[in-house]
Amino acid sequence: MNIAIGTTNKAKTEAVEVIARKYFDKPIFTCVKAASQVSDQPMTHEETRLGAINRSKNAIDETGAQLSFGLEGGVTEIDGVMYVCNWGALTVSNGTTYTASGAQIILPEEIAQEIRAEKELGPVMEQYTQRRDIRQGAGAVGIFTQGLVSRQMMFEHIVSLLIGQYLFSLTHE
Ligand SMILES: O=P(O)(O)OP(=O)(O)OP(=O)(O)OC[C@H]1O[C@@H](n2cnc3c(O)ncnc32)[C@H](O)[C@@H]1O
Ligand SMILES: [Mg+2]
Repeated sequence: MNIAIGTTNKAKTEAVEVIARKYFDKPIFTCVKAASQVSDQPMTHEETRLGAINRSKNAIDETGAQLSFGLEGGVTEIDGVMYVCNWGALTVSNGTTYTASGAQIILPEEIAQEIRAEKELGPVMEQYTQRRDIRQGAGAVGIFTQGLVSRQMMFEHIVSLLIGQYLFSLTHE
């Protein structure tokens, strides 16, 4: 099974590979920097979800794979409180696209103010933690849960939700 992943971010590619290996026979993964066609810092659920969908569609177009995954992180606000949010999309070569959202967690106000000032969460997290490449490791979710839930773990859950929908469709068409 040829599987495309619309990113080279390790937290995302590892999440897809760990979960997909459980459900597909000898999967072959191709990672491509698929365009999200949304801003580098998605600011709503709608924008984050669209970024995931676009990545999955662009990745399958670029690779000709049988399945492709798009995973996108963003932020959203409720009553003036900012959350990091996460969305995933799985596109099948027949054109069907499944979507699912993942964990959301509150961002400290000092982080939120930086994002409202149009900075990207990735670099803001590096500044806040004085650690490099948080985005490919613990992630904001990992930092603010004291390591209990890493960004990869969070994306593994989304990938399971996507593959589950695909497997359900195979038995209920
Ligand atoms: O290479 P890609 O796939 O683009 O990976 P990315 O880390 O840039 O991730 P996204 O584009 O999906 O996320 C949009 C922005 O939000 C940041 N972001 C989202 N969730 C994050 C998290 O948990 N920790 C750190 N940065 C995060 C990310 O670094 C980007 O600056
Ligand atoms: Mg990005």
